[in-house]
Amino acid sequence: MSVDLDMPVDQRSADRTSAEVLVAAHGVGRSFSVGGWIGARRTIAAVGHVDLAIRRGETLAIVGESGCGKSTLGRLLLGLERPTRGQVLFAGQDLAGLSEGRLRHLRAHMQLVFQNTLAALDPRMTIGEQVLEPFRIHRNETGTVAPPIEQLLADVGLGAALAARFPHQLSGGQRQRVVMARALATEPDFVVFDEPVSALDVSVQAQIIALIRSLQRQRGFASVFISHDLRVVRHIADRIAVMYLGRVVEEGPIATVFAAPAHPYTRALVSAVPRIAVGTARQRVRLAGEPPSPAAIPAGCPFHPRCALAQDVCRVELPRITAVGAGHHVACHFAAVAAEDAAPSTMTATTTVPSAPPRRQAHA
Ligand SMILES: Nc1ncnc2c1ncn2[C@@H]1O[C@H](COP(=O)(O)OP(=O)(O)OP(=O)(O)O)[C@@H](O)[C@H]1O
Repeated sequence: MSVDLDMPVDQRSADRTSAEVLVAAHGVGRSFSVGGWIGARRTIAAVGHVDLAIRRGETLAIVGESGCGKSTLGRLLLGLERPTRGQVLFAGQDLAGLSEGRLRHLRAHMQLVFQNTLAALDPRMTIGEQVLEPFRIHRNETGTVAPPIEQLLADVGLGAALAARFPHQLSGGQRQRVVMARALATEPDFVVFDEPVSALDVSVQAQIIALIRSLQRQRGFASVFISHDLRVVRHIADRIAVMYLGRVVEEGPIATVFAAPAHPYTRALVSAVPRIAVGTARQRVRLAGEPPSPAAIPAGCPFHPRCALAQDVCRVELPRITAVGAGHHVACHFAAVAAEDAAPSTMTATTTVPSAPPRRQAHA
C-alpha cells in the first residue's frame, strides 16, 4: 500500500477516535539553563506554556519551524523530559508524581519513534534481538508473551530473513520498519513519532506513512506525529497543533486549519504549500526573517516582529488561546481578521487591520 503525498486531505474516520482523553498537557513548559563557564548563563524556554489533549485512537500532528520546541514537547508528553512548569497526565495520572516502578510500567504503554534509526538501533545486536528487546525489558510490567519474531516483522512488512541481520545491512526504510516493530511490539496505547520519515526518500516516506496509518487502524493507538512537512501530516493526523517559539499558536481539526488557517503564522505555512491549501488559504503569505532565539523571546505576542498584522497590543500583550470555531483555537489578537481576511496575497506592512482586537470567548 502506498500514499500519494499530493492527494487532497482525505476524510478522517471519526469512529476510530474515542472521546476519552488519554494524554493531557496542562500549562506544561520546559526551560533549559545553558552556557556558563566562559559565556554567560542563559535560559532557553524550549516549551513555554502548552495545553493539549490527545484522545484515545486519534493522531495529533505537531508542526512548526526548527527549534520551536516540537521534540521537547513530544518528550514531555512521554515523561522522558520533566516539565519545569505545569503537568502531563497519562490516563489521568500525573507523570511527575509517579514512582520509578510505576513510570516503568507506564513506559510499556508509551513509545517514541524518531528519525535517526541508526542511533535508535544497537549496531552490535541483530534485528531479531532488538525487536524482541521490549519483551525482555517490560516482561514484568506487562506479562505479555512475545509473538514469533516472524510475526512481528511481517506486521511491518519485513521478511523473516532480516531477523539475523544487523542494522547497517538494512536500508533506511527497512530500519524505520524495524524501529516501528520494536515500538509497537508491546501494543502501546500512545506513540510519539518524531519526524519518522524526514530522512527517507519521498517514495519510501509514502510507504512508511501508509504503514503507520494501517497499523493505527488495526491497533487503535493514539499518536503525536511531529513534522515540519505539512504534506506529510495531512495523511496521518486528525488534528494539528502549530507551534511557534515554544507555544501552540493554533490548534484544530486538520481539514479546518488547512482550509481556514486563523493565525497569520499558520497562514504563511499553509500558503507555502499550494497543494494542501484550500480556497483563500492558497493566497501566498510570505514569512519575513527567521524565528527569534528561544533564549530571547520577544515581549507580547512572540510572532509580532514577523507579523504584518501586528498592532501596539501585539507588542505588549501575550494573546491567550481562544476558540474561533468547533475545536479550533488560536492565539492571536487578530485571529478573526486573519481567518476572514481574503484580500492580501502577502503579509505586507500595508495590510489593513482594525486598531483594537475583536472580542472573543476565552479558552481555558
Ligand atoms: N537538553 C537541552 N539543553 C539545552 N537546550 C535544549 C535542549 N533540548 C532542546 N533545547 C533547545 O530548545 C529549543 C527547542 O528544541 P527542540 O528540539 O524541542 O525543537 P524542534 O522544534 O524539535 O526542532 P527541530 O525541528 O530542529 O528538531 C532549541 O533551541 C534547542 O536548542
